Amino acid sequence: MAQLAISKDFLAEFTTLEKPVQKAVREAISRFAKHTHAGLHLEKLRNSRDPRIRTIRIDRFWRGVVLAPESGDLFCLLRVLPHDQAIKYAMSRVFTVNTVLGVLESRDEEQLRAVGTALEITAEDTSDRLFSHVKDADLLAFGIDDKLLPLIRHLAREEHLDALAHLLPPLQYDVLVAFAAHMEPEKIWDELSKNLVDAEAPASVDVEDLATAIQRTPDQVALIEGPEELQKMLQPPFALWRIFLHPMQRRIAYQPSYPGSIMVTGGAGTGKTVTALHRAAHLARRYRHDDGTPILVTTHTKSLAAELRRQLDLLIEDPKERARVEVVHIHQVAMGILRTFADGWQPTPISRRDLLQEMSTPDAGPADEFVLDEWEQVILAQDIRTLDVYRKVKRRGRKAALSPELRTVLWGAIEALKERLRAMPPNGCWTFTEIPAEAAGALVRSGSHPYRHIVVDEAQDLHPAQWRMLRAAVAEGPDDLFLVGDPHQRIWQHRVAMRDTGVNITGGRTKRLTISYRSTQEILDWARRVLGLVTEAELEGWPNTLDDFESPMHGRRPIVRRFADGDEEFDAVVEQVRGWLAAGVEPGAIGVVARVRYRAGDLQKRLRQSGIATEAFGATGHAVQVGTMHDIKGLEFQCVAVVEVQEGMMPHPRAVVPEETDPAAHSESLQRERCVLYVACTRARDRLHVSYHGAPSRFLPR
Ligand SMILES: Nc1ncnc2c1ncn2[C@@H]1O[C@H](COP(=O)(O)OP(=O)(O)OP(=O)(O)O)[C@@H](O)[C@H]1O
Repeated sequence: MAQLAISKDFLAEFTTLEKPVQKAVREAISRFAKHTHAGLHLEKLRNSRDPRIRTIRIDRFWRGVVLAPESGDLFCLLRVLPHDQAIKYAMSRVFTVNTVLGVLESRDEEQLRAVGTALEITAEDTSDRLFSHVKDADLLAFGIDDKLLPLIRHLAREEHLDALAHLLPPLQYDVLVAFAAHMEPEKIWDELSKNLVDAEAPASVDVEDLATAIQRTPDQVALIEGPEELQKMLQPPFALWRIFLHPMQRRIAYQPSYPGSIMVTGGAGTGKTVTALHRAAHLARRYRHDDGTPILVTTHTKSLAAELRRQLDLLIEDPKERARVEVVHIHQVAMGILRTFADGWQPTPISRRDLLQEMSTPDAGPADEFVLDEWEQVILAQDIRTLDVYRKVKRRGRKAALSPELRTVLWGAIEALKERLRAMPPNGCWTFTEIPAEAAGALVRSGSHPYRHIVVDEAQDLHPAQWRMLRAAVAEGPDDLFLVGDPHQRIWQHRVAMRDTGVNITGGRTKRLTISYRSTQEILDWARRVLGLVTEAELEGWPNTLDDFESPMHGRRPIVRRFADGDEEFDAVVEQVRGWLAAGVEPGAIGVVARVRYRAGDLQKRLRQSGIATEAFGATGHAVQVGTMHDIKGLEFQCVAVVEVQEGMMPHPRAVVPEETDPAAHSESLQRERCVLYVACTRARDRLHVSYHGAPSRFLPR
């Protein structure tokens, strides 16, 4: 039985083809899949560098390129390209199995030869050699192909190695960079192992066994079960993330079992959500329990949960497996728990804004944001239930001392506020932070665990009461909680120290993703500077995801522009959006962001008046999308314009705790505002346009 494989490049190219060409590709594949044994329809090229390369005719203009070993029965679809490009690619490529790491590699032999000749000439002028300190045996022991040794021995300087960056197989290039930097062998192995599915190099490698090599290269090539599965993959919606996982993502998502909770962190766009979804799929597939206790996938907001649901529907095809997973946002989790474990009680929630309005009536007492913060971020966060405890407790995350007397006054004010809330018609109100606290209490009292496993996306945005609720909702044990998050993208919550979450992720229970799949390196470099320096103490036990995270994609540096006033700035945004549209960017791939809702509304109006169709984030996807920096979380766009990044707007005064109120809370709230801007900027894949009028925000890199 023939085996089929598909490369990421092939699928990526296929998705961009026009519909009739896609149809022709599907037909060609199905013709060829029916006759694979005879190798029918595959054309051999004379003098190709790799004798196993074939092409397949799609139509007069398009060709597929296939890797088809002489013996064995594996056929790997590599590319789909216009005729001449396909032939050029097919003639010049060589596919090999890395002799030590066992992964499938390819290189452009023709270009390597050309560059090699040039390097040889350069090397004649100098006796310096970049790798004179390394023996051949050591290079070979790290998987360097012996055929590449002559070329490598000619390299005199690091720039020469840089010139080979896109010509050498990536892992071999990484090894050479590490040797050039005089890295210790163990350190080199550590770096390499991040890119291996099995964490360690295989005991032996069969360089003829392409199928095994493909399994070790899941970010580039995937084995497909058969022609039907392949045809299904070639139907929209195409989602590369469903099929091609980075080895690290795969290793984390598909580890058969973890002894307890796991926290996966990574910078913006490193595939945390993708990894969480695959983990949920894995848990659903290997579900072996008779009682039907569901698996929960949850996140902070309703819109993010809806997106997770949509993606999980794509990933888990078997309806029986899909039915095992419940995807709801965290508030709905709390309401569900209360329905079941508090006699059907469904509290009416009240938003912070409504609460502040309610408090600002004349008889509300010391009704201000400080009281609310104290209630939510100290009392509910630390689960303080009596005045006695509150009078003595250390208020975590706060620096300014509060005397026991003042605490008594505050406690009284909060109790009075609670009473007023409970008296609100028709059945009283509860805050969004009280509700999970109630749910956690109900669970603890019942001793029940309504979920078998819990997967959490955007875990950094959970309040301690929500952490407690989730902790109580699943029995402690193997695969209880799988959490993904990034402390630098905390935009809703105050900082929560890892030790206060009740979740044990110590002792190797944190995993790190380090390759950004979304933004270019230029955007990441710039956005990282928005965050400024973050100290270990500020991270409170969360791993620092800013170290050691990069993108393989490159592009233009972000543009930062200053304007005299808001009108001029909005005009420039209109021009920028027009420019992107004229360059062929789809309207739905453009995002325009403001810090606050009313300015997002003004922007939307201005764009519309200029004849540009707009809509809110996450609507149909057919018009330019406009919204706030909080709304854009979880989305991504080819081009993003971030508007009004000026003092007075960013940081937004209402979001910042005054320094005199509490210096620790003040600096934390400022950092949260930095995160809000960082999140908005890292939604851009290729282009980022940032603008302001007046004084530039202190967060803008200089
Ligand atoms: N292995 C992969 N192959 C192809 N695309 C991928 C892969 N992993 C992630 N992506 C894509 O990269 C983008 C970012 O992924 P994802 O949203 O999972 O990252 P994230 O770490 O959760 O991001 P953030 O924290 O910034 O919200 C998405 O478009 C996703 O489809």
